[in-house]
Amino acid sequence: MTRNAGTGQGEAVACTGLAYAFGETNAVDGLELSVAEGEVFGLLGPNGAGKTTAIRCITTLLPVPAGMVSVFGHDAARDRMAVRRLLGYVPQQLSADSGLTGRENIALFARVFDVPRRERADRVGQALTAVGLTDAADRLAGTYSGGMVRRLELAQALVSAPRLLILDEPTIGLDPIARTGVWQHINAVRAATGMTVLVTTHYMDEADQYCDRVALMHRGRIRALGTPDELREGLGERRRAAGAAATDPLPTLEDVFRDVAGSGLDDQAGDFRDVRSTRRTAHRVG
Ligand SMILES: Nc1ncnc2c1ncn2[C@@H]1O[C@H](COP(=O)(O)OP(=O)(O)OP(=O)(O)O)[C@@H](O)[C@H]1O
Repeated sequence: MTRNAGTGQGEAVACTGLAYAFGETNAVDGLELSVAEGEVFGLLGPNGAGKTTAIRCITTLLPVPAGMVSVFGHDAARDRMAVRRLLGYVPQQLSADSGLTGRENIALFARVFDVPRRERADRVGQALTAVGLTDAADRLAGTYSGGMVRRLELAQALVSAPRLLILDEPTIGLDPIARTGVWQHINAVRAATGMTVLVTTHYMDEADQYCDRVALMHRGRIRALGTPDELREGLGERRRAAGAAATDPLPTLEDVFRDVAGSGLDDQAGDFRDVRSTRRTAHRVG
């Protein structure tokens, strides 16, 4: 476990009044978000909360029709290339080519992200080492396990040495050992480089264990924000004020989110570990 909140000085990501609609659906609805340089920040929430849409605005893959997004002080609407140069992005969808080797996949990203030609081979080798894929580097990605594919995608995002790594559901559908492996590699790179990490996840236990701060997003907005301990203790206090026994166990993060989102959580999304997640991954690595 690594917890080094805000080891840098500045703000890595700032969203102010960010709004994005698909037709009548307000996917992101006045989002206020501030991620400190050097922290691991978890954006949590049920299916349809607006996490992916917000992430796509931050990565400049979607425009910013209302409000403002900045990444290390660069306006995502006006200075898209400056923002793109600073970040690595691991999307939910498959981004590795099964017909290329691991090394070739990473080399492709090195070219796309303009890593200088003379540095490419070294940087690809470093990225393979960082995710523990050196031995499998020259095998086709199509032969990799789900966990290896995810680590390959992580290496693709790391090859440009980003200051900000954005991961959309990095461990979805993986078994617990593979999930731990992905996080160990993320944390090792972060410890070595001071990179900021913004991650979306449905897994409350991961958010609790690996994130310095978490925000619960529901219906396009942040509904709760703090360290996992602060959020749990806050709900514990509210429950005690409402008559719960002091000896009651501390609430879980999932309790906090059910408390914040209320009944709408069940209506809209079922459980946090919605089956849809697993299906997406089956498609992704299949
Ligand atoms: N391309 C699209 N066209 C129309 N509606 C969309 C599109 N993408 C997302 N939406 C809608 O916008 C809302 C927010 O979706 P988004 O994918 O951002 O949520 P999310 O929190 O990332 O959910 P998930 O955990 O399922 O990925 C949802 O109501 C979704 O149906």
